[in-house]
Amino acid sequence: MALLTLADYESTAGSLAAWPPGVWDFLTGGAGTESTVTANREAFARWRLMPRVCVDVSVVETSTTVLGSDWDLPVAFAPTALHEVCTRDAEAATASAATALGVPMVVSALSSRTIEDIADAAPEATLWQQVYLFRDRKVTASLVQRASAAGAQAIVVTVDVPRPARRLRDIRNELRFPPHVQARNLAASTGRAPDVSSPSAHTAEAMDPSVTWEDVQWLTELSALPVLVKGIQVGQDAEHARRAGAAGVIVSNHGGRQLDRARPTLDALPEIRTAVPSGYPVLLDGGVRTGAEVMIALALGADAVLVGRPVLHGLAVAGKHGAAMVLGILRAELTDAMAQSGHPTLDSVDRSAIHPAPDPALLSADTVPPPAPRVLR
Ligand SMILES: Cc1cc2nc3c(=O)[nH]c(=O)nc-3n(C[C@H](O)[C@H](O)[C@H](O)COP(=O)(O)O)c2cc1C
Ligand SMILES: CCCCCCC(=O)C(=O)O
Repeated sequence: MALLTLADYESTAGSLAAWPPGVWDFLTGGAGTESTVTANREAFARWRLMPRVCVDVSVVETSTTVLGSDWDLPVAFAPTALHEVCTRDAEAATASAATALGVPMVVSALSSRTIEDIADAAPEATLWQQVYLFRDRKVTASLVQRASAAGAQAIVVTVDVPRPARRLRDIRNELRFPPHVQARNLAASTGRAPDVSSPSAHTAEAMDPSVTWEDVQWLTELSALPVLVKGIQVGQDAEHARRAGAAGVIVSNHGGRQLDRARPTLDALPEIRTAVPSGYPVLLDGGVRTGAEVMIALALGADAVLVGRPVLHGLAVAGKHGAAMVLGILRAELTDAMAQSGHPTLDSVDRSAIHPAPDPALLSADTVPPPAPRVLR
């Protein structure tokens, strides 16, 4: 079967026989009932595009500029841990794919390769380094310093992991990663290989539940690199991040993997966009799976989006080629959606480009109001 959509890649990746026990569930799953994983996707279904016609779309330009750097698409690779579980070349493969598509890759603090090895493998890649405010701040500072030396162009600090989430699939599966899967990037900053065989145990040990905006401010002053705060879900927190010195925010609920019942990121986006000054970078992740959905996120105020799980599906199906194909599909879909809706460039994609879809609940037969009772005279 031809793989034409990100959903095709997901189903093909899910049917691979090579997954170690529990690992597919780890990639796919979320916290608690996984209501937020589902809600992130459903939020996109509540919007429709408003096509304009008789606009010259003979040339469609998907490029954009974020934090002063040019991207070929308004899409980046979200930070996701341990790409070694998907493909032998791990993050070296991902960085090659990002380079081929002209988009940035956010390297996880828990990547299976060091930032130095990733930069060596893909010298043209635009790399951002994701960090946590670990209990041991020296580890955070070391990751920032090494990323800067390796040529990373920004730091992303993830602030939505105060403690391990209740990921029921992982608990039921008693998830343990195989021993060859290692968080080498982190190990290079701690000086010893952290035990990541149990994600939950590692998170409890390493993450600091006492993080406040003062710690974020400390991070923004640590290096000359711009810092984006990932995990922002309400407008006031976006403003806190900006005041702490962040160069931008990423609207994210960690792909529904931390707080079950958190609202979908797309629903949070307009509030966050209006809480910060115009021109302040606002990125979004969570559930983006088609080019039309990239447009919807941009219309609601995002400067760009990030994709998480689909990149892992591409890596698992066909290594670096698979990750590049996933992004290539998003590029083809976005180009088509822009052309079909009369938007030759991304500048014109604003709130007028979309329309709320009718609420399916209001259309269902059960909810059609009964006729008014006849008045008997
Ligand atoms: C397997 C997996 C590992 C992840 N690891 C990290 C991580 O190391 N750091 C981080 O900030 N976010 C991590 N995330 C969250 C992603 O960066 C992103 O917020 C989320 O995947 C976006 O949703 P999507 O998968 O629906 O695109 C991870 C997500 C998944 C699925
Ligand atoms: C300790 C290795 C697993 C990291 C878990 C990362 C993850 O699942 C997430 O951030 O989500």
